[in-house]
Amino acid sequence: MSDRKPLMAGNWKMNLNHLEAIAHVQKLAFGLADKDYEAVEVAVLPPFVDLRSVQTLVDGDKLKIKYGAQDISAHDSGAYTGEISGPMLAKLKCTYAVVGHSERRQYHDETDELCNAKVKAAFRNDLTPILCVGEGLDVRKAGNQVAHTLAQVDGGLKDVPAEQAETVVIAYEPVWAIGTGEVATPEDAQEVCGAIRGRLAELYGQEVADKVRIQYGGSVKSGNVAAIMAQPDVDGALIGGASLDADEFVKIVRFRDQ
Ligand SMILES: O=C(CO)COP(=O)(O)O
Repeated sequence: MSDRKPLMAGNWKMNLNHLEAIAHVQKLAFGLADKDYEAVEVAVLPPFVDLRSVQTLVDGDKLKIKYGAQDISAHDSGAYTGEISGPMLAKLKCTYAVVGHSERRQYHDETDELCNAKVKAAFRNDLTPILCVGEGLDVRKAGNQVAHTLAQVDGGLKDVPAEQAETVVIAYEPVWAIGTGEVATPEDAQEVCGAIRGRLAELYGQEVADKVRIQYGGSVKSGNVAAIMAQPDVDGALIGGASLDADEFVKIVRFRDQ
């Protein structure tokens, strides 16, 4: 058995302004306060413009909730209009930076090569990358989900040394299950998450592979999270839509109570 701490992370995507963010995090803090939830790590991934507000609240009230950004520039500074750098996120005491979310791969043409540069930018700035991988519907229909996803893992982690790789979070998010209500079965999730761990073992050895947290993402809700979390290689969830409802997100975090 592993001692990997489950990570439940809410990806707000392009929702909630900085005032709404404060109210939302306060609700989460209230919902998680009466019990010791140290056994589960909770994180929120708000839009960039909310991060300062979230930081102030988390710092001021000493909340155990962690936070991070939904993207990170591959560069640390310079003439890159509209980009947000690793040093800026580190200064805001972010823990995480999402890299290669399927929406960025799809709408912003992010390649594995760029994701690899972003993973390295995160590590360079003491941030933990949450590297998102996963296949689209065509690939799934052709039965190539494992090969496709492992190629993204290889590309995203190219030349990343073992001492960094063991701290990465990998989020397996089948694109056909994102925001569609279509959930991968627990067995579908385990098939690919298990294969990801197997590839990490090939690349870095079993000891490193056993430390890496692998999340599932795609239409996770309080009603399906427990079955997904029961899979041996699923160590958490990356939650989109359901993370915008504070009560629902709290229920997801408390999946062990169900
Ligand atoms: O993309 C996701 C999280 O990053 C999943 O989104 P949904 O939970 O809305 O399907």
